[in-house]
Amino acid sequence: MSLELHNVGRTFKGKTAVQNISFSAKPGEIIGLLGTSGCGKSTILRAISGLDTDYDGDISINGNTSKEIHDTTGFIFQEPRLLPWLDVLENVTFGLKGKKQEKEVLAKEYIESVGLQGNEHLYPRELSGGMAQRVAIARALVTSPEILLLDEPFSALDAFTKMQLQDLLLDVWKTYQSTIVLVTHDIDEALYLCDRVIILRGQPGEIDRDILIEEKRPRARGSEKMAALKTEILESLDLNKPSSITS
Ligand SMILES: Nc1ncnc2c1ncn2[C@@H]1O[C@H](COP(=O)(O)OP(=O)(O)OP(=O)(O)O)[C@@H](O)[C@H]1O
Repeated sequence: MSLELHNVGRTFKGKTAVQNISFSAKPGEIIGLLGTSGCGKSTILRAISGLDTDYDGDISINGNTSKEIHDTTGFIFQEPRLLPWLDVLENVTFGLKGKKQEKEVLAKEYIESVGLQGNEHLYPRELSGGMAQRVAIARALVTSPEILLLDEPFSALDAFTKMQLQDLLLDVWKTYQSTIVLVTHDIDEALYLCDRVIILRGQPGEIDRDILIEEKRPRARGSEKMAALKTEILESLDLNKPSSITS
């Protein structure tokens, strides 16, 4: 499903948070939004999802520019936001319409696709952070969203679990072919996962650069090419300077 933002801006109580945001995503493309804290990344995701409709400009999802919650989008947050009184299966079926048995068959397919088969009847308190985030991914995917919006989905996880879930995301993306917009602070993550990385800067946040990552997947983490792109991104964020702190 295609996505297009044209001159999107958002002002909160007279203060502009983001402005002049224009970019498009082709069906199945993975777009990264990268930028320092407060430049408006989450604000843009909320506008795309329709959770926030008070933005300026146009957002078109497959040609539809209406400002409403889009059921063609799925959202994954930094924390899993599972319902503690429901088990894994019930968390994934929650919000689905239809007969109980059909919902459960569908949910089990997605629970399996995130590697949690056999854990359907565990409660959120019985899950590790990585398992809980896998449930959140299954819950977002079960509605077959054509656009998946991820807001720093792996930033609360340890380094190993983070890498596992990045690979899992690529696996499910290959299977379900959603268009993905990923907000992240992690340059390595953006370079590993994305087809394009959009760099936002300033307050109000604006697009500074739109970098195409042409490297074929699977990508080698930390390859020379990736290191060169990382340096380029750090420089464009003014973060590649020697520290001025002396010992
Ligand atoms: N509901 C709101 N009411 C008022 N101001 C808001 C609201 N939501 C966001 N803002 C402001 O908009 C700006 C951008 O916030 P946003 O959360 O989108 O940034 P971000 O780039 O996602 O930040 P971070 O990387 O720290 O999560 C900030 O100055 C923030 O204070």
